[in-house]
Amino acid sequence: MNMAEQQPKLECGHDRDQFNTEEKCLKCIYQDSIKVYEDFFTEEECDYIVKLSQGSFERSFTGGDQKTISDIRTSYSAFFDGWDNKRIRPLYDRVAKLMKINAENIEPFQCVSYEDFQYYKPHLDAFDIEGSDKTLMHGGQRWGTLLVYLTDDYKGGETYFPEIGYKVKPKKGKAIFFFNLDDKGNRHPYSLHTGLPVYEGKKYACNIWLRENSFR
Ligand SMILES: O=C(O)CCC(=O)C(=O)O
Ligand SMILES: [Fe+2]
Repeated sequence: MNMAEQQPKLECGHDRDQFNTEEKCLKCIYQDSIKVYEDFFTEEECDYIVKLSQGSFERSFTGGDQKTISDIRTSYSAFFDGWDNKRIRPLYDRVAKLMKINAENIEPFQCVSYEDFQYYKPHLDAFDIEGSDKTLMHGGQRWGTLLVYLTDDYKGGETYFPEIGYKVKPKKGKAIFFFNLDDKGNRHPYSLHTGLPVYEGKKYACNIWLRENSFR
């Protein structure tokens, strides 16, 4: 009997021998750790965030300094704090409760919009420690990302994780959560993700980044 017969394939279809783990391959473990929360924000909450962000949108930045404009990211972004807004503050508290963290460790929400084939190419949300000293000094790493879809009346615009082959179809109010760091605190390669181009209509989503330390 050869090894392949002795060792049945893993449920996920991968070869057991290919990986060092007994149970599952690392990719599958990571895929399992992308959590999906339906109706995390209500329709009214989604609409309110979109309304509140109008007028603050500017071309999205990238890079450790978060000041670089490049064709990696052609979308528009609006940072809106809302910490003192009585309709927004409960959303920070909802995130904190779900993630079992202090609300102070959440970055100000960032609303992003895409239309006319705008996209965000594959990237990691955690900062490259090279050249991010200032950014990291204020709040530490972005260890986790919660992304909430605020609209769904457009075509394209899925969030795709190329390393694990996992695609999320946006739905208004739905949130996805994923870890950005591995056990050693390094940027996790499987957290690589992309906002695919929107080719009809306009997409709005809200980035909620979770920091190691207080951001306030
Ligand atoms: O729009 C998306 O689906 C992803 C957005 C994203 O990854 C980001 O803004 O960091
Ligand atoms: Fe991202």
